[in-house]
Amino acid sequence: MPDATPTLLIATRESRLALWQAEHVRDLLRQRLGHEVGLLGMTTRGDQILDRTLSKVGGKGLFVKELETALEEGRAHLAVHSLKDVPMDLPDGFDLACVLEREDPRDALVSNRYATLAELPEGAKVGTSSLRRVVQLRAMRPDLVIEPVRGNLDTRLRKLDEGQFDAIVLAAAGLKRLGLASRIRSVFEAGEMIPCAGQGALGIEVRSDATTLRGQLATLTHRPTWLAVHAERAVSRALGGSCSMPLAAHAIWVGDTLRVDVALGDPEATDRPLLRATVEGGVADEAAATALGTTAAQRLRDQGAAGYLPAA
Ligand SMILES: NCc1[nH]cc(CCC(=O)O)c1CC(=O)O
Repeated sequence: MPDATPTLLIATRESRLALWQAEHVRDLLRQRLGHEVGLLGMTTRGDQILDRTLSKVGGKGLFVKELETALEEGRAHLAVHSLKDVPMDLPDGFDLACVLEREDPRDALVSNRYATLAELPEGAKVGTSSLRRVVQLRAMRPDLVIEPVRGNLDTRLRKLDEGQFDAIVLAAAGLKRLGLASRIRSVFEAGEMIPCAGQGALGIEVRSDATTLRGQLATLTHRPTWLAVHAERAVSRALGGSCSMPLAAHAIWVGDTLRVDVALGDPEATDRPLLRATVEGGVADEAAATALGTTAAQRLRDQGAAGYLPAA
């Protein structure tokens, strides 16, 4: 007898974090929408080159393309992503159907010897491959020696434990999701080390023509997170950005007002100041969120952002 409930398949990367996220969405779809759900694990180009300099091979969408192909070919129905790895503009035929309530968006300091950034001795070696973290760390502690650390979360922690670094900086959300919160020695306040657009949020992508599924997923969206990430992503879009740029954009609700903090640095030129701006406003819909993000980007342009960006 044919199965009456169609099984939904989730395309996911196979890192421990990606699988956690896909399983989390699978459980939600079962509980809240009553679906039968399975996972389709995949390797993306981003996973294959994790050991190399992602930002130098053009990071845009490296972790999502294969998943989109699976949707296109009907091998899966939805793809779950860390929103910060999702390009600002999805290819034609795909939509972000849902954004779940954000986990802690902040960055965390992980170290076996030092509890805070301030405690790190002069010239300490800090691992991060994010240009956004590099420029903000340098603004706070120009003496630190910042070096790349690649690989998935477990690999990075192993490199720290082997003594290759005095500390590393990672997203708190990923550590918490994997039950590694005890590794966090301190978190950076979001106004001090501004997170990347979409950090800590999960996005669900579907084919634009999957109208029924889109409607169902939309009911799972956490509206305050949805509006905040629209503002953040508008900042990146306005500056031609991806998560591989030295650009930070974080939106936070202060009562009924959305506050957007942004920063842009130049990782090559240490003599250039970190540019920062904050804008805030009432935001009732996506258009208003996008407009607020675009204004924040303009504040950076007013301070000379163009000189910091690679020539288009
Ligand atoms: N760029 C990699 C990446 N993509 C998503 C997360 C985990 C946290 C999140 O969902 O923002 C991480 C790890 C990190 O930046 O430390």
